[in-house]
Amino acid sequence: MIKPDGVQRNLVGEIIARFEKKGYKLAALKMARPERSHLEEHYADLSGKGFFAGLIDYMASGPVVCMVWTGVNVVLEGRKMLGATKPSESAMGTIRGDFCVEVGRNVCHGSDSTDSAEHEIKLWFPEGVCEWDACTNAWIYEK
Ligand SMILES: Nc1ncnc2c1ncn2[C@@H]1O[C@H](COP(=O)(O)OP(=O)(O)OP(=O)(O)O)[C@@H](O)[C@H]1O
Repeated sequence: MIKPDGVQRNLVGEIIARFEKKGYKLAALKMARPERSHLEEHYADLSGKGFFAGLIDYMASGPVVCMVWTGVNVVLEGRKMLGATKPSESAMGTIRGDFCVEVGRNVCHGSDSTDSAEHEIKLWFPEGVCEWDACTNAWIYEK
């Protein structure tokens, strides 16, 4: 997901391009202005944290761009592409390392496991995702 700061800072194309160029396949994409209750459900595991209210304010401050990307090891590798949660610890070359400064404005979210990806896909795309065959597959995967 591209968070409100990523949208406002015109990073949507840059972030999508990184995933496309890596070789992952886009399965769903939409811009959304979620209700606070939806964001509270998304971040339910952080509800006990002191920064929770600020996190929900931040996430509700503008539209987000939600995406589903598919590919071998996409959850693990996608998190590497995002970089560490705190931009001060994110390697240069990662999205957060290259484009942000503070943890509370870290421009993107990525599911941290396949289980949480499945849960989050249901939460953000109840209508389902798009099944399609990419003609580039044979150039990205051996078989
Ligand atoms: N100390 C903090 N102060 C302010 N915001 C924070 C802090 N820690 C985390 N956050 C915010 O909460 C989000 C979720 O934190 P979490 O620990 O789940 O990290 P993450 O899984 O890397 O992030 P995300 O779920 O956004 O991909 C962070 O991306 C960040 O926007």
